[in-house]
Amino acid sequence: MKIQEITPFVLSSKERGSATWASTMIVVKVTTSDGMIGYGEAVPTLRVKPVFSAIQQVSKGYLGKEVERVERNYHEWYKQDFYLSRSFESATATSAIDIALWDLVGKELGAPIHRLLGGKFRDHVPVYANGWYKDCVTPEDFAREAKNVVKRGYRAMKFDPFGPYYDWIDEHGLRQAEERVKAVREAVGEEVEILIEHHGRFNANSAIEIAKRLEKYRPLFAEEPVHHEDLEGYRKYKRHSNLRVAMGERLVSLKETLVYLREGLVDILQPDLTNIGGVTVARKVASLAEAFDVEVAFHNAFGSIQNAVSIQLASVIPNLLLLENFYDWFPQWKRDLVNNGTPVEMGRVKVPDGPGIGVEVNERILEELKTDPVALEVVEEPVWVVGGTWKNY
Ligand SMILES: O=C(O)C(=O)C[C@H](O)[C@H](O)CO
Ligand SMILES: [Mg+2]
Repeated sequence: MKIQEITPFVLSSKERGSATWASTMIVVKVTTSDGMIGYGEAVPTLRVKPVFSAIQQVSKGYLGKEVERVERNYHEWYKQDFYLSRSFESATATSAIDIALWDLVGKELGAPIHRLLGGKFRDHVPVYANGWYKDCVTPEDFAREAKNVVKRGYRAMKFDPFGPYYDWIDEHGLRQAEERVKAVREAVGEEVEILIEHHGRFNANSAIEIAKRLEKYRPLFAEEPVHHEDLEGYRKYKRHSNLRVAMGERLVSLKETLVYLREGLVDILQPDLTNIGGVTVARKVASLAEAFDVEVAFHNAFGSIQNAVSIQLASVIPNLLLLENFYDWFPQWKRDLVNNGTPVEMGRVKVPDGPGIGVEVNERILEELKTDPVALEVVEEPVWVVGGTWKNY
């Protein structure tokens, strides 16, 4: 089959997500010469307009190519796009098209992606909750919502307890963060995993101080304790902290990933299929992590197509730790966008056996929700924050 048409869609609705970044989806629809349709998803955040136009440009490198030559198509674009490894927009556009091609190959062969990759290692994928702490500020807020997460059957949850602190955190900020983490630990008990999100925003000295304060609450990992590209900061943090490091959501290639693995800077790798290079590269990255005895917890923070394809790959790799999940905190329209959805039961998701990404996109809702790509306003609370958690500082 040939790639005949590649169409980007920006989806949003009145019902917003738990954060600005979570209130939009960028969907890629690939139509073949045989009339088959495959779907992928790209990263929105503050880049809706540039990603939309990147998809239009990257598509020129894929039109007319054989759908089934997925890896070759990726490398053909890599050859064309001089800056792919330096351009997040190009990386996410390429990733979204790659996911749609895997969806198409699965549909053509009547097989889910997990079968194309050698079969399920697990029938259910364990997940952790994110997005659950919107508008939480006091320790009591966090404890109350954490209890609700456990009531839904989750056995692991992630949250960012640091409010508007950035780069440097003082004693007041440390104490506030500790009170929130303590309240969550006391609310959920000793056997539920708590994961501390730093959103890659502290210098190493502050991140080390945070680790010393939070260690007694036994977090499963410290996510992005320092800035993504701060290799010296990661080296220093690993020398002085006892917490496991999770990172990887901003990686855009296999080679970039090797740097963190080779130096032992990461304990749990969190590649994101919608920017690391789709299924094609995420699979390689997971195998590379396996060689370094590093577990994988795919970053999965955007929409229901990313969620579906991440579940497919998470079901296949032996070194999966957990899959991030916003499903129960999606705006309803994201769940409605895919038929036969992927509900979370008792902290895990049953792996779909439908062809390709395993779920069907509801074309009517796709058409209803599509909107023009616009430049987002920049406000005090950045797009990457779970909404309402920077109040009252
Ligand atoms: O889900 C996570 O781990 C995040 O860090 C969410 C980020 O804020 C989001 O991906 C920013 O685009
Ligand atoms: Mg994160």
